[in-house]
Amino acid sequence: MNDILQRLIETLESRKGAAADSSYVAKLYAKGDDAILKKVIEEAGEVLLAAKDGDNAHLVYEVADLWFHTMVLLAHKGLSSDDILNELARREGVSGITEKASRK
Ligand SMILES: N=c1c2ncn([C@@H]3O[C@H](COP(=O)(O)OP(=O)(O)OP(=O)(O)O)[C@@H](O)[C@H]3O)c2ncn1[C@@H]1O[C@H](COP(=O)(O)O)[C@@H](O)[C@H]1O
Repeated sequence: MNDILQRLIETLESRKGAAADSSYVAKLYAKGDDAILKKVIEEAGEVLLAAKDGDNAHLVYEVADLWFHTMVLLAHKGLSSDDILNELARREGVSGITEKASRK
């Protein structure tokens, strides 16, 4: 896996024992599922707006925010990007998935 993803996974794990007021991620963990999910939805909305304003640098910035918050959600649930990469790998060559996607 990409080094930055691996380092971020480790940082997200290390925040689990941290005091809520010591960092942004520790605060989100302390607030719980609903607060994390609210950030994911909020960032997804910002991705939508950025995709429509034609500024690709803005889009990259907002997708990074969305990606980061989904990683916080996964970590909070005891999962990580490894689980997503494994799922994507599993789909490679699975009959029906690409067929279904091409119908959209
Ligand atoms: N990659 C990120 C990252 N991307 C975005 N953000 C934060 O996500 C928030 C984005 O939400 P908004 O744009 O709505 O800004 P906001 O108004 O400050 O957010 P809210 O307080 O309203 O939730 C901002 O506070 C950003 O600082 C991040 N915060 C942390 N990281 C990584 O996580 C690591 C651990 O962070 P801490 O727990 O803060 O040490 C850091 O070293 C970074 O590598």
